[in-house]
Amino acid sequence: MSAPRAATAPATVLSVRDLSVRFRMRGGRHVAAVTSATFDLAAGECLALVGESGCGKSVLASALLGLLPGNAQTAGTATVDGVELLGAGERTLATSVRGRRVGLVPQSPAAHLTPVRTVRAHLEETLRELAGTPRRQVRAAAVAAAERAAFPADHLDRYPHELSGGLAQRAATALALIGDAPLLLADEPTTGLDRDLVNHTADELRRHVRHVTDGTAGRALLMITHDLVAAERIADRVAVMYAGRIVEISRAADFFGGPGPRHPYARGLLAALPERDFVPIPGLPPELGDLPPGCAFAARCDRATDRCAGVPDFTGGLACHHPSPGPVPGAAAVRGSATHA
Ligand SMILES: Nc1ncnc2c1ncn2[C@@H]1O[C@H](COP(=O)(O)OP(=O)(O)OP(=O)(O)O)[C@@H](O)[C@H]1O
Ligand code: NI
Repeated sequence: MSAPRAATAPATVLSVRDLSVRFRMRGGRHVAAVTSATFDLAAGECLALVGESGCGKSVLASALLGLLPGNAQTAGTATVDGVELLGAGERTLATSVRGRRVGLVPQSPAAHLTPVRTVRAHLEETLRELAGTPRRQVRAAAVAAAERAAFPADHLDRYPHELSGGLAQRAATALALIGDAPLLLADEPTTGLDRDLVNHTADELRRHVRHVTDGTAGRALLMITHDLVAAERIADRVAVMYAGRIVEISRAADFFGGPGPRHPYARGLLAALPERDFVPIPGLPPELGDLPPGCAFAARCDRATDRCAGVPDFTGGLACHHPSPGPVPGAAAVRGSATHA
């Protein structure tokens, strides 16, 4: 069943402008982990952030959570629900950002949970902390919180090591949902899971984004992954990151459908999939501590010319001097109605 089209555009939950993160290293060197990232994310929307290992995805997520290490320098802005995240003090981050405005679905849920405490204890503590649930209601609230993430009530008294990967994921998701944060951030939520569980986890996350219980448009989800199959299953839009920069943001229907992405790197990522051409992109990404001038992908790109000696601007969702032709105007609306039907 397709969702009815909203009469008004859904509210912007996350707004990132020119976000850059550099790490200061010994000897005056620096690592440009994220450079000039700009994107918005609306309620009810899932954006998949994809790209090869080490391209800066997790650093971007850490910046949004205020969890960067001490040697990080940031520039730009990132607001969630009206609160500026960059430069926010630890107190603001602790009392009004983490868990309350940004819920984190962690990369390895089992490691994120405290080994000596049961799932019930985790849920009850988070309920008291984030939701201020009174003591006599906390037991019932924990059961309800577990149910929300399809975590079985008869496993509530288990310890993290007694959970399967899928159940640990659900426990972590239940915790991430407790603060009713408008933005959910999931960093590699499907790593290490088999394909069935990947699909299941993706569908569950999707449900938490779309879930319309009170007439609101739901949450926004930023899902970091290098699993394009999971991204296709869940995302409304796809942002492709290369060497610290977002090089293309497109509608998932365009990215995975007919015209495909326009940036040669994004096209290469898709072509490398075993389900597609199974042809890897030649070469390796550059070191973020030693980026070439100009387009960082030029050395691996079969479309590169002299123009690529200059960094391409990010305009219209694309940063490339020689993109492939875009989708045919007018065809988008037809294709769009078929997504997530
Ligand atoms: N504290 C730090 N000091 C210096 N460099 C760092 C620090 N943390 C991360 N980096 C560097 O920043 C770059 C981006 O790392 P990041 O973890 O964001 O990659 P990623 O895209 O999430 O990769 P993966 O898919 O493997 O998780 C890497 O080159 C990494 O070495
Ligand atoms: Ni990462």
